[in-house]
Amino acid sequence: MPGDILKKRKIAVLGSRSVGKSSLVIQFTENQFIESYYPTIENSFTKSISYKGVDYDCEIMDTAGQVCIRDEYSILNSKHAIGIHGFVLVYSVTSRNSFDMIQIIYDKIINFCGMKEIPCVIVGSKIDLSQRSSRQVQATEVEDLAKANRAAWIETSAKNNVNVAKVFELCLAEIERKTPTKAEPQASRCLVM
Ligand SMILES: Nc1nc2c(ncn2[C@@H]2O[C@H](COP(=O)(O)OP(=O)(O)OP(=O)(O)O)[C@@H](O)[C@H]2O)c(=O)[nH]1
Repeated sequence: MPGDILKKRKIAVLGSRSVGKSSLVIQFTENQFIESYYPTIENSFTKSISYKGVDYDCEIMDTAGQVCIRDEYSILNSKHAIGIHGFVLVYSVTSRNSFDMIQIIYDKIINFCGMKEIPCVIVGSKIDLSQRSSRQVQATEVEDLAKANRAAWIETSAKNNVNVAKVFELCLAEIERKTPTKAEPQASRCLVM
């Protein structure tokens, strides 16, 4: 049915290693939090999300953590950009380095796709740890970063299930907002040459 095709959305979750990308996605799709750390290679999850009365069939791609700022190729490959409707960029509020990576990853996606802007939510994870004076990134900083890149932002705790569903609602909102017409977003505007 053509209507079904229109509602499919593909979301990529990117960010530094160990910031909580898998935990965010697993809390959202499976309602559980895993305390142990298992580095991700690549994982795909599906979930229906109801947003503004419309059901979206979402595929959420959990990626391997980006390791090194100078390693151009560790940051992105075509799988993380082609056919993706929206991006969730995750840093940990307890890690300044992971926050610094966000602009780098954002710029990589923009360059890779040849677009001026992308539907994107910047996520500050692990706020349950920020009480213990281990916060390294303030909310005002991510607010400024999001404003500069015309992105949405939010702080979350996968552990306590705080704002987890909101991340994906915001991402759908960004996808709809940055889609110029009422037609299907052009998810494949990135071309492989
Ligand atoms: N306290 C707390 N710990 C968290 C939270 N989210 C994730 N963690 C922990 O942080 C560690 C890394 O979490 P992952 O979800 O595996 O991180 P990741 O970004 O997917 O890691 P890579 O696969 O290496 O990219 C794990 O030990 C998690 O239990 C959170 O909201 N609060």
